[in-house]
Amino acid sequence: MYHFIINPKSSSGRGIRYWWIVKSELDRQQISYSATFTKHMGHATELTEQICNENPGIKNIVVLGGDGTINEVVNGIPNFSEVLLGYIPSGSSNDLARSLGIPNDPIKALCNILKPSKFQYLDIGKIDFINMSTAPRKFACSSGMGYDANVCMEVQASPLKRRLNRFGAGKLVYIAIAIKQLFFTKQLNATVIVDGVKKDTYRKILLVSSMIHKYEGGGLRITPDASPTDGKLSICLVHGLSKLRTLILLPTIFVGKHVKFKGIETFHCSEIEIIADDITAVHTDGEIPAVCSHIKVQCIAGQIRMIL
Ligand SMILES: Nc1ncnc2c1ncn2[C@@H]1O[C@H](COP(=O)(O)OP(=O)(O)OP(=O)(O)O)[C@@H](O)[C@H]1O
Repeated sequence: MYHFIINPKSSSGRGIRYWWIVKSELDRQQISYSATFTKHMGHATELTEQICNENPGIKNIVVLGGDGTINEVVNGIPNFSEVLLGYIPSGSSNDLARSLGIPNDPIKALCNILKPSKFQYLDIGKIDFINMSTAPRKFACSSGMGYDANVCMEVQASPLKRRLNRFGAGKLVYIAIAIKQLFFTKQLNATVIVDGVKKDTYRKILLVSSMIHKYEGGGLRITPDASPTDGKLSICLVHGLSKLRTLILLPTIFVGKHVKFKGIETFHCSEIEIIADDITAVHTDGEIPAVCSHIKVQCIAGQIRMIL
């Protein structure tokens, strides 16, 4: 029995279109399944909790949606050892699918789930918002503080993205907002503590991304050497760069070459704490759970058992 959680609105309606394709194949193969549509933000978390509570033993949960829906599902799993997670990407960014090599074609993705070639235990991240009432949040792919989170926040609010997504051109909005936010994001000073030891106090931080996988923002290779099975976060810390220099370096992120330049540090760790001198947005898998100044991010090794 497969429990499908579907975000019909992912990528401006691609979710529902993909579901009809997947459903007809499931029916054709006479596969036993349940299917529930998400209706609002946070609903995928509630549905996951419900599926896990109502079905004893191992559950096959299949997510059809974008990275945001995967994030909500990961935050609803009470006991990872009882869940096998399948994924059919239908979002606009699909960074998790890109990193794992999950096909964009819904039928191919479904066939992989029905006849898995392998299962893999993947790390997840967990973020605590210090001195805030916001509950800790898990993430499957990426989290970030500063610039990347500001881009996510503005993209989410953009009605233009929803319209352009229908023509497969939502990425244009990302690029436009990414350039705009380079000039609007306030650079912060922050103390960074890595695995319990103070690394440094940095001036003019643009962003600190804590990554499980390589990609965020729809294919930006933020941490090219990230591995979801090494039990570590891959960090990208950008600091002390002028806006013009950052603009010039921005295209190099698409191929992961930005890491060679001064002012862009990448490293691995189990835990990172960032204490900034002002509040800024924080994202987890492209969604914004908080605007704050002090976070602690951890890697929890080998949590999700993913069908690949
Ligand atoms: N029925 C719904 N109507 C509106 N919003 C919804 C609905 N169901 C879920 N959502 C919200 O949509 C958000 C984004 O969805 P999702 O990440 O699946 O797609 P996306 O943003 O197009 O893809 P990506 O994250 O890969 O860019 C989720 O965080 C969720 O809260």
